[in-house]
Amino acid sequence: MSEISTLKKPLETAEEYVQSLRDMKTEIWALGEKITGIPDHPLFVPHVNAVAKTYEMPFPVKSHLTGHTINRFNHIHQSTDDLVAKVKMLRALNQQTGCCIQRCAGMDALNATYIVTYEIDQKYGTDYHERFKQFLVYLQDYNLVTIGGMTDVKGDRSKKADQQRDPDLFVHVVAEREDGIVVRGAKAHLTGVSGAHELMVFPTENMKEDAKDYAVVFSCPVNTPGITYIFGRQTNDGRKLDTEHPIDQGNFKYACVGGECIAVFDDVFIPWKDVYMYKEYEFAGMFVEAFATAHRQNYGACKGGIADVLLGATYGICKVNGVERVGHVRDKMADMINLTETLYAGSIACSYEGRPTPSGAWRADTMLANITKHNTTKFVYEIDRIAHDLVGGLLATLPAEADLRNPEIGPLIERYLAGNESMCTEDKIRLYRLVETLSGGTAVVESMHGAGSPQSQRIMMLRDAKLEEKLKLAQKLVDCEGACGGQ
Ligand SMILES: Cc1cc2nc3c(=O)[nH]c(=O)nc-3n(C[C@H](O)[C@H](O)[C@H](O)COP(=O)(O)OP(=O)(O)OC[C@H]3O[C@@H](n4cnc5c(N)ncnc54)[C@H](O)[C@@H]3O)c2cc1C
Repeated sequence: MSEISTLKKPLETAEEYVQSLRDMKTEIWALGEKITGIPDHPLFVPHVNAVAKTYEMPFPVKSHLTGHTINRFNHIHQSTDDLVAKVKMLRALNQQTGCCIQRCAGMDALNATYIVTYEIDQKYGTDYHERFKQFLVYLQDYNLVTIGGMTDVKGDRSKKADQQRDPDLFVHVVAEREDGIVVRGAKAHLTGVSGAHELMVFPTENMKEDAKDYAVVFSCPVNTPGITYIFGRQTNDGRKLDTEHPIDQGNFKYACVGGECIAVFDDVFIPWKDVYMYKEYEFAGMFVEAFATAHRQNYGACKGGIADVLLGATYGICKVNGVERVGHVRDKMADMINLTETLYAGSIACSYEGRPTPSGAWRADTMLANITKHNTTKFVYEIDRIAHDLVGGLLATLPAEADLRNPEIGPLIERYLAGNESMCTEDKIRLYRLVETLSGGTAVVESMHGAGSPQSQRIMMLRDAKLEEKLKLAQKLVDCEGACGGQ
């Protein structure tokens, strides 16, 4: 596999991790500028901090390939215990950061690639699986961060990859060389570029033979020449640039969501050693399903962790406002708990119902993983709605930190926005801003579309629900077959 030239030794600490990003010099366009020095730029520092948490608070596990102790984000699940440990890790990390941890799409892409390369090799006698294992061991031993690029920009959604007006709206191979392939196109919504070393790219939909040039899976260092990253605007991201007034950002240490980019591939060369599927179009659908199942498994845990923080902040505001013991407030907090724990129960359940694949890697139960993600598209909105109800209108009308710091009007804010003695005004304001960022625009949309829109889960639910078998169950109970003679 292609090694990152600036990386001289395995990363052990969060400081070494951040330095490794500095050394890579990845560039990202944001707010009309090409930004270098990503890990030290205020737009990206909080996102990098969130990933750095996975180095400060590692969840070690033994690699099944080498026996070395590795970070669980680079692990291939070997049992239901591993699947359960995965979601417990996500909840714990999201509780600590209140932010998308940005490594799960990469972890899920690694597991999906492991599963599918094994199957392709079985059919075609190719060596994708061995190739991929070399890459995996490199990631594991150097303790690197990988992100996952699945979602193409897609253009006209009613058309498949090879039917688009512009052939580059899905990433595809435009040239084959002796030493590798050349890819072109664009991926959307790519989480975690600012904190990543490596990128896995894979198809977004199942494919037929005509689309075989789009059936490609590969890895590359994020700073590979020819890739242009364009950062998405987030709700209130201008506040990140006001570094003297961090409170206004809400979650100023760790940001909100992962920080997403469009990644444009302008004839990017990928050596064969980094290619794990090429033209085996009939495996694109298997890849999508393996990745989607693994990714949907996560949502009750990661969003559960964030909901824990939101509940805590909401409770704190209710306390300082003196309403935390009021009946309807307790009822609504109980609803927040119920929704959060139901989400988490889904992640736990699909993990315990996981099964081994022919590759030896374990994957979560597809139906329950889809249910988990589908619940997330609704429950997070409801949890946020209750939080907005309980904290009151100050959530929308709170003055800026600059006003709080102003010697003339600051004391007015201190006095007139004070609650009871359980908290000072400034701390109350900090919690309000946290609620704002955890439950505001960008963060909520991730619950809807991250890991696929709700319809994509409904399609899988209906496919796997075995409706005809369920009809038979019903008919058997009421003797339908006997009564009609099967006609
Ligand atoms: C915060 C965030 C982080 C993300 N991170 C990543 C990431 O790291 N990596 C990654 O690969 N992706 C990532 N995604 C992308 C995510 O998987 C997609 O947003 C999701 O799959 C929906 O795709 P879309 O945004 O193109 O919306 P669309 O597909 O355009 O969906 C919009 C609506 O159109 C409907 N629709 C679309 N196509 C059809 C069709 N053919 N027939 C009928 N209805 C259709 C959908 O069901 C939906 O209701 C992220 C998204 C968000 C919001």
